[in-house]
Amino acid sequence: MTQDSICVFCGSSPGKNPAYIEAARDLGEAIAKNSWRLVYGGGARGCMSAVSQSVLEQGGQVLGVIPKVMVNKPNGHPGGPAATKSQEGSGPELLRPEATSGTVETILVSSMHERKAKMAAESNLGFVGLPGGYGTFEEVLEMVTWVQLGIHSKPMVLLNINGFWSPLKQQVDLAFEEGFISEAGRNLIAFVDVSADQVEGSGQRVVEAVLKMQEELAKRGGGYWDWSGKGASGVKSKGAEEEMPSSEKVGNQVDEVLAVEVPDLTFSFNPELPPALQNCNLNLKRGSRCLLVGANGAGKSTLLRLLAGKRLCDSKVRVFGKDVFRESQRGTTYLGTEWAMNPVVRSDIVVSHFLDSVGGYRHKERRDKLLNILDVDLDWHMHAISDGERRRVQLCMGLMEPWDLLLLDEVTVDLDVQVRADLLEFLMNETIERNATIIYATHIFDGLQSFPTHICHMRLGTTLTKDHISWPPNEANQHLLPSSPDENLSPLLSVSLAWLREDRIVRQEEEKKMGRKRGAKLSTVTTDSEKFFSKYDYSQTVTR
Ligand SMILES: Nc1ncnc2c1ncn2[C@@H]1O[C@H](COP(=O)(O)OP(=O)(O)OP(=O)(O)O)[C@@H](O)[C@H]1O
Repeated sequence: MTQDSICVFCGSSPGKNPAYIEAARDLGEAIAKNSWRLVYGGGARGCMSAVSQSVLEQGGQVLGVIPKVMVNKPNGHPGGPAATKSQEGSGPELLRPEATSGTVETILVSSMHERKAKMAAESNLGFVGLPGGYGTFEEVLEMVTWVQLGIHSKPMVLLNINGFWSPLKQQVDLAFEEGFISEAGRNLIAFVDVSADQVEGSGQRVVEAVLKMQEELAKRGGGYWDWSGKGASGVKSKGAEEEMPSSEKVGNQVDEVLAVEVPDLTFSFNPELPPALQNCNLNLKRGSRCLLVGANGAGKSTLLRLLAGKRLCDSKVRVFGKDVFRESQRGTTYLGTEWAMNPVVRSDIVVSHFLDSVGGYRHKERRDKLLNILDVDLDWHMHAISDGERRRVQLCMGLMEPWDLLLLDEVTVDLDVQVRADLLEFLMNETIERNATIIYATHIFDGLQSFPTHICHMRLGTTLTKDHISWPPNEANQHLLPSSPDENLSPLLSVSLAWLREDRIVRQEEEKKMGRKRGAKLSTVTTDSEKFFSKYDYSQTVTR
């Protein structure tokens, strides 16, 4: 789901002046009223929670991006399976998404660098800085540096409450006077001056400053360097703007840009573990419907999550020509099973409010079509429906905004057969009518025979062919499929079953080389745990 998004950098402490929290709340209100999504550092205290809680109370959408190490004990932060809170900062404010009608999504990242890159990528509108400490200073200045370098062209607006940011303003002026910052560079930060006793309405002034600065930056025409990778040296030549192709020319080239490009991707969750993905290749044109086929643990979900930009990976992976992690992926929708685990979607929210809170009112026609296909009752309460019904709401929510790339990870598994068939028909039409692209990982092949245009076989973290296989198979790739199909099964199920049988044999051989074996272990030695549990076998006292 994509929505216009603004990133707010601020302290995870409340600060000494109550005006800081008040201003953060006023800004949150303005963000939600403008139907913008808030992207923030994911903290559950101080100014961070004030701005996010305020967006949520207005029924808005919040995305928190937080390094794993900062997510810990239960109480407040929505990052973990149970609510968890951030270790940083202190103060009385706690994030309580369950008490609001808004929605929170949290992305866990490995490092502060990843956090910053992700926050930047998710925020198409720009950045706002509220008072904060070193972390806030660093984030504000790096995002401004990126404008100067030409990495992005997004506004930075600082809410200057009681002169908090005035020393920075003076520093910028001094650097300009001393010849370190150019005249144009001097204007890369907009300051909105507010006195502590007149905070009300300052959020809307910030919103207006962001919009104004966007217009100014659009006239400015980029930064020092060309980061597109197209220029040989990367240095922007004089008059580079004039050399840029016109939008009509770009329009003609659109079909040449692949929807998905995965060249030799290798990825590890942890440097000490073997890679979860190794030498994966996948190239898909717009309009493709690609089925990922592979056993449990083959790497399908990992690949989909990387394509959704949920984890930092090799920067050669592209979706519509863009770096999946560092550049905003507007138009990509990822639907995975983990959504249903989020406590917010199991709280007492009425479905109609829930859908409107993520922009349902903006896509009324599509929303209504999906409500009919998925047979959803707008009066359902999210905490009082079945898993399959909750899944239908998720699908309606995820699909109502038009997407260019849809990444589906097993989310049709709990739908009844009729709803699943109608949904698949809807998805097929979307790819035909709108030239949209789908990658679908599933273990259920029933009714899928005519769905894919391509299939991709994954085994032990790798794709088995350099390129996907067209489906139904053509002469050129027939030899890549198992040779003796089972006539009793549909061709797709027959191919998949043969692949999975082969995969198991290969996997067993690989595991044998490493001295590992699944299934029952034959051993004559009694382990310590066996001895212990035979003495204290509580199952004997438990009523089953
Ligand atoms: N968070 C994680 N940390 C470490 N390893 C992981 C993590 N998540 C997955 N893996 C490993 O990565 C490999 C690929 O997992 P992945 O979830 O992508 O498989 P999959 O093909 O989607 O499986 P399934 O069909 O069961 O959903 C597995 O070996 C798994 O153990």
